[in-house]
Amino acid sequence: MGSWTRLSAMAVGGAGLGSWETCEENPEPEFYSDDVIKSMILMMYVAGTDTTATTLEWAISLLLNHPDVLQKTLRLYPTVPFLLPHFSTEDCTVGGFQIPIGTTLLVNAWFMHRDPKPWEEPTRFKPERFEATNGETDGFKFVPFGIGRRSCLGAGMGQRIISLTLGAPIQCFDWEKPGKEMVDMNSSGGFIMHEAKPPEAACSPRYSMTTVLSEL
Ligand code: HEM
Repeated sequence: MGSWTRLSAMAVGGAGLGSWETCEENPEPEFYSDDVIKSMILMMYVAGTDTTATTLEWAISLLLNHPDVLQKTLRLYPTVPFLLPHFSTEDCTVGGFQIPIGTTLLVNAWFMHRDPKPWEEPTRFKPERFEATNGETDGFKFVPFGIGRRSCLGAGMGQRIISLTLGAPIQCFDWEKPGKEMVDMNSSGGFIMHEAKPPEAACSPRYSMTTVLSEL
């Protein structure tokens, strides 16, 4: 495979900022104008907040529909379904296809995660699938954070935020759907895949946690 560069930071900053490797490519301080610094900070916020919050939203909905299970969200609902656009900086071959220089390539992670060839019963919510892999990428079939040198640099942080943010409310409260209907799991279109209708939930403090909660 040839070398790739990222388009998104250029779109964000409008300053021709390629991405994080810019620091190595441009060690001169003059390169770091206010626009370049602002676009780098903005990129961290854009990449790090909506992705994590949206994954949490999907996980909470799955928990409400399946109170006994807690995983699988990133396979069924990858929040960046086409990853980020990649751009070929030289002629190369991807999966047997000849890609000319200057081509924009999108990776359909949503489809890969529901492809019946590598996944048995792809749409079934079966968290035990990941027991053997310890939640890792399992080759190239599970790529919610992309893969390789341009994959998500906040993957570890994102997963820790999700575990912590989900863990505390689950430990302290009992959760249930307000009615009998299943939570609507339809998604909106868009670069970040949100839920079409945000979930509603009712919670009450667990008896064993009332002392802890009353001291907060
Ligand atoms: C659940 C949360 C998150 C998800 C699902 C997610 C997903 C992704 C995906 C799919 C990509 C593109 C990979 C590719 O195209 O190959 C990406 C890139 C990136 N992510 Fe995340 N992300 C998350 C959290 C975060 C956090 C917390 C940060 C920073 C604190 C972050 C920073 C970045 C950056 C800077 C890039 C661009 C990397 C590059 O261009 O080399 N992400 N993320």
